[in-house]
Amino acid sequence: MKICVIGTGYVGLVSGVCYSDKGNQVTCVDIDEVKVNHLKKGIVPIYEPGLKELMLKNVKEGRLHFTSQIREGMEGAELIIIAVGTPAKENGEADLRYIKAAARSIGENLTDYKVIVTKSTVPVGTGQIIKKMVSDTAGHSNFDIASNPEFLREGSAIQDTFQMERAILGIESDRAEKVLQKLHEPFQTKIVVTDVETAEMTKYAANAFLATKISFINEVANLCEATGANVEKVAEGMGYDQRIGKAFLQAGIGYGGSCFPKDTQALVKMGEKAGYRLKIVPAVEEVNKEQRLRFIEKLRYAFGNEGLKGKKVAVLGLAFKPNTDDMRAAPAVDLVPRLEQEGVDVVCYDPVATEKAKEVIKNLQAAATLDQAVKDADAILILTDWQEFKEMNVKLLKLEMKRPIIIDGRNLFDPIKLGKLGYYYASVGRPIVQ
Ligand SMILES: NC(=O)C1=CN([C@@H]2O[C@H](COP(=O)(O)OP(=O)(O)OC[C@H]3O[C@@H](n4cnc5c(N)ncnc54)[C@H](O)[C@@H]3O)[C@@H](O)[C@H]2O)C=CC1
Ligand SMILES: O=C(O)[C@H]1O[C@H](OP(=O)(O)OP(=O)(O)OC[C@H]2O[C@@H](n3ccc(=O)[nH]c3=O)[C@H](O)[C@@H]2O)[C@H](O)[C@@H](O)[C@@H]1O
Repeated sequence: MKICVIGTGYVGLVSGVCYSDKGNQVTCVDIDEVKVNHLKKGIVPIYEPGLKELMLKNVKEGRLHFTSQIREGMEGAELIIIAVGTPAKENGEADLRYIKAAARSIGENLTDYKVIVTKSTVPVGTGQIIKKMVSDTAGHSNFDIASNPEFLREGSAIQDTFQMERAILGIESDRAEKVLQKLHEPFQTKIVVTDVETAEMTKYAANAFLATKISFINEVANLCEATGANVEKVAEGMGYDQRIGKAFLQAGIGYGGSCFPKDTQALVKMGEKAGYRLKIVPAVEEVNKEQRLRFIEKLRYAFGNEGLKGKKVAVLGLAFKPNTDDMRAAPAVDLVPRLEQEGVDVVCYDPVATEKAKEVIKNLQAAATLDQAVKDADAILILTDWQEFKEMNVKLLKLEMKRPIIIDGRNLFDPIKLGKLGYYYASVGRPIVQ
């Protein structure tokens, strides 16, 4: 099948690469010419394991193309996939300006029948907005709209696509369903066929539910800290119950990233607009915001009367999660400037996200290696669960530091072991050892 993908962010690029790998002819279109030129030269703008290799393979074998000209991408395509960004507006609502611009340019170039499917996460009703804009601009309705929300995770995007657990096909016609069924055939996944509005809602409900699981376990963790229980064991004990499940019960510094924070906000706004006030999701957001700030208090507590001013703190991890360089809504974006305001000398280290972090954190002091970051540090603050941090030799590390204090936002270590090594170790939902 010939496919045109609009937008080469995470979703557009990963989908384009994976669909081409399944034998389709794919052209990815982006208005960002610099990005397109880079992609044409084989330069991938994001860090995502396995993506570059797979992209180069499909380009070489002639199935994957890049262009900044939508007309070129749409020519002969049976399916158009909209995968542009839907960031949050100032008030939390989803900003549909890129969606609308894409719909307009599709309309301007629509000469023959196509299925126009939205993969971007969009509020219920957006499919109908797209339909109207395309037909108004094209002057005809020789097309079908559809919704096929994306569920990939950054850091494991390729695997998540090839082994997708389900596909939601929100359709309005048999013809569109046929095209989307054909697209998903090689993935051998569970298919849920529904209307466009239900498909749009399913994506927000899934993300909000996952965010709820995280905030729920973080609240339990905070209660564990106040009562002396251990959240890791609580989560394990809960997780064996298949109705609850083990996934997404890892207590930590709270969720970040390009989607949970913006999608929970957008869902609340969707409720307001529809005249239904959501109650759980705002609480999930509140817990998440507070969770980050607790780590400043944990540091303050570790230094007692001495206070934070003048202390050197090594922040380990900038990206919002491992195996990505995405800095969108990463805890570090909030915490590094706040610590600096308190007079802390903050030195950061991340295996891949430093360059992107410099774009969003002013005057970021970045070390080139983990060793450099922790040298003479009064404390370490762990924000991302990179493998490199899990494998740190804490015994040797202690010799490099000025003081053996670790505040761990990801529960990477066994408190008993760190206590025995002479550390002050405060993690999440587990007793402090010293
Ligand atoms: N990042 C992720 O892991 C996931 C994202 N999503 C959703 O997918 C959508 C896209 O997300 P990302 O890929 O992260 O977005 P992004 O913001 O990283 O990339 C969007 C791309 O679209 C391009 N673009 C904007 N307007 C355009 C137009 N009119 N024509 C052509 N290109 C245009 C931009 O230049 C940019 O390269 C969002 O709605 C997001 O919520 C869904 C699942 C996972
Ligand atoms: O809509 C999206 O963009 C995507 O959002 C998330 O994917 P992603 O944000 O890439 O990463 P996750 O693995 O879900 O992690 C999100 C955040 O939650 C945190 N998290 C995750 C799991 C957990 O148990 N505890 C926890 O704190 C992570 O550290 C991270 O900050 C969803 O998992 C994807 O299904 C969805 O497609």
